[in-house]
Amino acid sequence: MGNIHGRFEPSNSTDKALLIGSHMDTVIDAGMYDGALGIICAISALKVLRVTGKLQRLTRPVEVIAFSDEEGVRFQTTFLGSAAVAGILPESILQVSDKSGTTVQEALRLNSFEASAAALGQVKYSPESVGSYVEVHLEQGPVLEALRYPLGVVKGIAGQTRLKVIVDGSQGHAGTVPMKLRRDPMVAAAELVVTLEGLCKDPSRFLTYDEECGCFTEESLAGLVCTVGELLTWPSASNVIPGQVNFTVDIRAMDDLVRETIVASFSRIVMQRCDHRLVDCAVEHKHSAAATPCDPELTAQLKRATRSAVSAMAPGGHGHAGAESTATPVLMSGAGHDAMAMARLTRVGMLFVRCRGGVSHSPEEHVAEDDVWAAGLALLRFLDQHAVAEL
Ligand SMILES: NC(=O)N[C@H](N)C(=O)O
Ligand SMILES: [Mn+2]
Ligand SMILES: [Mn+2]
Repeated sequence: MGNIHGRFEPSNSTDKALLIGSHMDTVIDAGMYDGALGIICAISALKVLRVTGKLQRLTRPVEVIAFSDEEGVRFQTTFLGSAAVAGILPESILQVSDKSGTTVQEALRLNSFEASAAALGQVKYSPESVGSYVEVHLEQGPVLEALRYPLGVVKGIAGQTRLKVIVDGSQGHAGTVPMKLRRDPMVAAAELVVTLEGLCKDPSRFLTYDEECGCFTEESLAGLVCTVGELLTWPSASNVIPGQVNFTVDIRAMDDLVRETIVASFSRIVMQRCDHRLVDCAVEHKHSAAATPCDPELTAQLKRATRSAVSAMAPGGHGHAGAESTATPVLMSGAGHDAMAMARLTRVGMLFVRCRGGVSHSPEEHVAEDDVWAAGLALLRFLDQHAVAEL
C-alpha cells in the first residue's frame, strides 16, 4: 500500500516489536507538521540511540512506519496504509475509485506495486509479533496552548463516519423554468447542509423520542461535530439549474451510539427533505471507525517520559520556557489517527505536541521548535523505559 518501513532488529531480542509511526500523506493546502512530525520524531529518536550506542541495548525490535494514506482525501476511505498493516483492509478496497475513476489497485500499479488480494494479505502483521504502537502527532487543537504545556498524552480518539450524499434533480435553463416547477438539487443540498449543522449543534431539536432512548448526556454528546468539506455540482454552469449535486459528510463523536444515532437521523432527514422537494437522493457510507481508547500502561509510560523531558528542558535545564504545570495533560482526540487502525492489531499510545492556535489542515499550521525538541526528548525517554536494557 506504499508504506515505508525502517526496522532495527536487535541480535538477541525476545520481546515483541515496538512500532512507531504516523502518516506521510496530508490534506489539500495543508501545513508541514500533520503526520510528518511523528515520522521525523521517530527517525530522530532512533538516530540518537544509534549515535549514543544504545541501539545494541534494545530489548525488542523497533520499527518506524511512514503510512501511505491516512487522510483518505483521494479515495474517501482512510487509514489505507495502517489498515493494511493491521490486517483489517477488505479486498474490496482495491476497487474503490477516485474522482477520475482511477481505482486504488490502478494507482498502486502506476507506482509499480502489484496490489492483489494476496499481496494485501502479505502486508499485514501478525498480532503475536507486535507489542505496541506509539504515535507522536501535533494536537491539532487549542488545549495544550491554553494549558501552556508543550506536550500531552491521548486518552482516546473520537469515532468517525464519512458519508457521500447524492441529490438528483431536473437539469434545466436558469431563465425559463418557473420556480414552482423546479426540482433543484442545489437548493435541496443547501437545506440539508444547514440542517446537518443544526442537528449537531442541538440534537434534541431533531431526534425522535425512540432515538433518544439513549438519553444522551452532555458528556456523551462531547465532541459531536459534523463537517461538509466537499460539494460538487453538475454541470456547474451559472445559467443551468444543476442536474446533480453531491456533498461529503464527516460526523465525529466520542460516543459511538451518539454518532450512529446522528448518522441514522440525518439519513432519515435527507430522505424526508428530498421527498418533499421531489428530488431523488442517496446516502453512501464511505467509512466508519469506532471511538478508540489508548492503552493505559503505554499512556502512563508516555506521561512519565513527557514529565522527564519537559523538566529536563525547564529553566536550568535546556531553558525550555512555558511549562506552567507539572502534571502532563491528558486529552481526547477529535482528529483521527493511524493509531485507530493499529489498535485493531496491538495496544496503542499517542503523544500530542502543542500547535499554535490549535490550527491544522491549513498552511497556518505551526509547531514551535522547542516543542518539537520536547517531543523528541519524550520519545527518547519512552524508548529508554520501554525498549532499552539497563547497563
Ligand atoms: N482518517 C482521519 O481521521 N484523517 C484525519 N486525521 C482526520 O482527522 O480527518
Ligand atoms: Mn490530518
Ligand atoms: Mn494526522
